[in-house]
Amino acid sequence: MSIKLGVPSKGRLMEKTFEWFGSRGVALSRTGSDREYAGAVEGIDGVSLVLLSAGEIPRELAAGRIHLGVTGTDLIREKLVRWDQKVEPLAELGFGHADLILAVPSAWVDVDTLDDLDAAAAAFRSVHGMRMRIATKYHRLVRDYLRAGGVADYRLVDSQGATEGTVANLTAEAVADITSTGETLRANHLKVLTDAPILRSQATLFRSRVAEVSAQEDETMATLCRMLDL
Ligand SMILES: Nc1ncnc2c1ncn2[C@@H]1O[C@H](COP(=O)(O)OP(=O)(O)OP(=O)(O)O)[C@@H](O)[C@H]1O
Ligand SMILES: O=P(O)(O)OC[C@H]1O[C@H](OP(=O)(O)OP(=O)(O)O)[C@H](O)[C@@H]1O
Repeated sequence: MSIKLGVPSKGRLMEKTFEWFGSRGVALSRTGSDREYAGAVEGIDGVSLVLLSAGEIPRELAAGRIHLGVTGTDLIREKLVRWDQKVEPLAELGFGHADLILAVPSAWVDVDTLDDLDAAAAAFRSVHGMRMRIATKYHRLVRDYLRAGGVADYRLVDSQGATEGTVANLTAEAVADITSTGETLRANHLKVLTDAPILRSQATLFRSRVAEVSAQEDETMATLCRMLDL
């Protein structure tokens, strides 16, 4: 059997992950046609590549179906309850930086901080007779953050993509989403609250704490960790 390494199957996250491993002597590649999700590992024996959606890597690590996985810290913390009991971060990879933030319409001139948002939420409820809606796919992280910040008068609306568009579409009053350049927020006339972000995320290599490892796999893992300077 081999050590299973889960890596994002497409886009910049996949390319940068391949570069990161490649520069350490572990060559990862996709094999077959452009659309076939098969991969190869060269430079070390006993490691197999599993190409997965970045969003599924946390669950695969927590189920022990892969031994190692690269994904964003945001996805690990959102998708795994008590994440630190299930996975161990081995290395921050220095790319895929993004902040999980709360943003409101730029036209809300009185709202710049979480305290302002709390006041606006209470006012919104008394004027509109319903709770202010915050669109996000990060339900757990946003709830925990707002609870800690003392904001209670809101309702989360699920948005799995194009979240910044929900305000113009009148399905939410505010959003909580990942941003890196801030361009998507600006283009959608939204501004970030000035408080610290909900989470600063980057691509990280995680080890499953639950995946079973044979003696031979344990040796392979040690060799791999040496090659990766871990
Ligand atoms: N604009 C961005 N800049 C940098 N990193 C980003 C950006 N948007 C998302 N990310 C990061 O990339 C990772 C993957 O995000 P995403 O949610 O798009 O993956 P996914 O759910 O696997 O996508 P898909 O379902 O399309 O395969 C996350 O950790 C996220 O923080
Ligand atoms: O700050 P920026 O550099 O503008 O990047 C932020 C955008 O990138 C991500 O979206 P993605 O492209 O992954 O699509 P999604 O909306 O489907 O999640 C994120 O959800 C933001 O929408």
